[in-house]
Amino acid sequence: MMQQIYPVSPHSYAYELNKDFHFAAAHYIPHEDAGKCKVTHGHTYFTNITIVGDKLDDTGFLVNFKAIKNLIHKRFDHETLNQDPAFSDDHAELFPTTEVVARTIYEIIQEYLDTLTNQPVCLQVYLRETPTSYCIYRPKEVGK
Ligand SMILES: Nc1nc2c(c(=O)[nH]1)N=C([C@H](O)[C@H](O)COP(=O)(O)OP(=O)(O)OP(=O)(O)O)CN2
Ligand SMILES: [Zn+2]
Repeated sequence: MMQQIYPVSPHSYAYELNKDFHFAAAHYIPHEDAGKCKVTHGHTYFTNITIVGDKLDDTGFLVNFKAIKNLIHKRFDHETLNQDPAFSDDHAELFPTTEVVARTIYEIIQEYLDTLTNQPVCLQVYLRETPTSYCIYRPKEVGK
């Protein structure tokens, strides 16, 4: 596993947790301008999730690392992203591009974090699609 520090916007939360994991998935980009990416192909996606907060839960966790990985890995690993209800071939905002997958991972994780009493917040999702291509999604209202 890579051991690396990723760029994170400055924030004033007391705790910052980062979780790295991989998942393998197929996708295609359903647009004529996508070139070879129109054809179904696969990636081993690498993800780094950054979660921040000021309070720990009863176990002394900001959030359980395992829960964060499971939310995404169980759903997307060895799947075709275009078939997941989070994505659609009908709207560019929902095509499974690196940008949209990163945003979707954020949405799934933040929805879970919103159920926790200590109210952690997902600050960013770093998603690497290939050795030379990655996207960082940061929700605009967080870290201000
Ligand atoms: N802004 C985006 N551009 C591209 C995306 C994307 O999701 N967002 N996706 C692709 C392709 O799906 C492909 O998976 C990645 O493309 P690319 O980085 O060009 O991959 P290569 O290995 O061919 O790149 P090298 O420059 O040869 O390393 C395309 N664009
Ligand atoms: Zn691709």
